Amino acid sequence: MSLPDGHPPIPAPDRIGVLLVNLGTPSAPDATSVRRYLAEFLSDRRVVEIPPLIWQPILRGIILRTRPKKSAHAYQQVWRPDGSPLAAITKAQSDALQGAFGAGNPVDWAMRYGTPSIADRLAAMRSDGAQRILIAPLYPQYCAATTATANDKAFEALAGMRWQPAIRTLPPYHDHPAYIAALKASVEESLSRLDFEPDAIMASFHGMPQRTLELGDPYHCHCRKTARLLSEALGRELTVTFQSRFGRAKWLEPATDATLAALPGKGVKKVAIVAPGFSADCLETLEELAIRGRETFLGAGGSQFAYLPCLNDSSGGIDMLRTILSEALAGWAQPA
Ligand SMILES: C=CC1=C(C)c2cc3[nH]c(cc4nc(cc5[nH]c(cc1n2)c(C)c5CCC(=O)O)C(CCC(=O)O)=C4C)c(C)c3C=C
Ligand SMILES: [Fe+2]
Ligand SMILES: [Fe+2]
Repeated sequence: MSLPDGHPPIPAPDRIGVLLVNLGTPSAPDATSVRRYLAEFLSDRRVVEIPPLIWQPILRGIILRTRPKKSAHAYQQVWRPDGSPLAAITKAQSDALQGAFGAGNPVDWAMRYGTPSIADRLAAMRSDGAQRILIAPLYPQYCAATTATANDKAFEALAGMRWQPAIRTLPPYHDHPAYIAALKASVEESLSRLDFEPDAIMASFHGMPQRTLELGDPYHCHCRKTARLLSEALGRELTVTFQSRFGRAKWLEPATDATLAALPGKGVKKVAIVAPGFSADCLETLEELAIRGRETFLGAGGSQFAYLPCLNDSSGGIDMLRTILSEALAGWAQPA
């Protein structure tokens, strides 16, 4: 049957899309690109909850004049031939999951800040015929500054669509048995490759302002629960810390850097550190933990330090994503 004159083409029916979303990263490791990225990121009111009239002059007048050069230097130390680790790994995860939810059902990836944007990738999926889309912010622990803002951005894009796809969002998976099992296997595999037995294993999560916990954000509880379950699965104690403090407010404690500096004085000379809250290695793990964390620990009298990688696109990490995404697609798509 042909369409009446002037009728727009009807998208091919019934595809089910999965859009992996991560935080975002500069397009290049130089101060100009980092400034553009930080301006967008740090203007998000879900991230910095200070009224814009007060915050924007501080951001534009101080932070964006000083931080981009320092951060660009940090990015240069971890940049890969295929770009920023966060973007390259998220793309690899998306590629590895292609076809996992049924032939013809697309898996794609987007970033909350910068490119590829959530709006672009959602529009592309929609015009390729996806009438049902799972938005999957890849944050195991729910946080308004990460999960909620990714979903906000997706719904902002939907607000401009006449014919919206049906939408689901991926719930937090901080206590999902498949996630804990994948972390356990990954940590054990990484530990088995070390040429030393660590005195302590640290689990470092990205920090948040303490105030967000008091306001009811479940992030802190989710991190603690992940750490407890992982510790039980490993059958050994984990030292839980929070990293990447930003600004002057009080952040969640104990801080990763202060803990690394204090442990050797308490007789802990060999340490392994894992970052279970990051689904992909990025600046915060590869530079802040693996480079600067090592310097801090060894400089304080530690003798051995190991950074254990994130799940990334390892086979265990991809199997875990396939499981939790399939569950979120229940009734929509059967696993391939
Ligand atoms: C995993 C969860 C994350 C939470 C929670 C989070 C909160 C948060 N972050 C900042 C400030 C910065 N974070 C930066 C980088 C960064 N943060 C996360 C994840 C979480 N952030 C990731 C994955 C990354 C890495 C990006 C990359 O390109 O590799 C940065 C930028 C780098 C820098 O200049 O140091 C800032 C700034 C705040 C303020 C915040 C919560 C309030
Ligand atoms: Fe961050
Ligand atoms: Fe950092």
